[in-house]
Amino acid sequence: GLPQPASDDGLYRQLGGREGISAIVEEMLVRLVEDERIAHHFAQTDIIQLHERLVEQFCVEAGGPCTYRGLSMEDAHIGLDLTEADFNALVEDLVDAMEALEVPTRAQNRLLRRLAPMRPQIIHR
Ligand code: HEM
Repeated sequence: GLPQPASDDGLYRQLGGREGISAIVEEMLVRLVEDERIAHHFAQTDIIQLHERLVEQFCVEAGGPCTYRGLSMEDAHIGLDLTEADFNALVEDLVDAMEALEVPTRAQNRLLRRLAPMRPQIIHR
């Protein structure tokens, strides 16, 4: 499909564009697969493909010129029975990743604010 239009690509630029987002997702996944609280959920997951999907998704959420090719958040997490604690652990790994890459706090908060509303679509599924 065509890239979804970027109404406001300010956040996309603050995150360093596609390259910056790719680095953020990679740093997050490195932490995630080592995170004893939640690593077990990803034991069967193709991490390379998950990286691709997350980059597309964060890019779209940040207003970048990307297309998300993955499942809906409901369908992606169905049967995993994720809890609020699981969700918070992933967010913590994402924040640690952004801190490590020195993403400005304002940009971190803007991205988190875009992801937070997905929580009810992800937990207890
Ligand atoms: C804001 C929070 C989250 C976002 C934005 C998110 C996003 C995504 C995306 C984009 C995918 C790929 C869907 C596809 O393959 O089409 C995915 C898959 C997955 N997510 Fe999440 N997710 C979140 C929270 C979580 C949490 C808290 C866990 C577990 C601790 C989790 C576990 C998984 C697993 C295991 C898969 C891969 C399933 C498979 O192997 O195909 N997610 N998620």
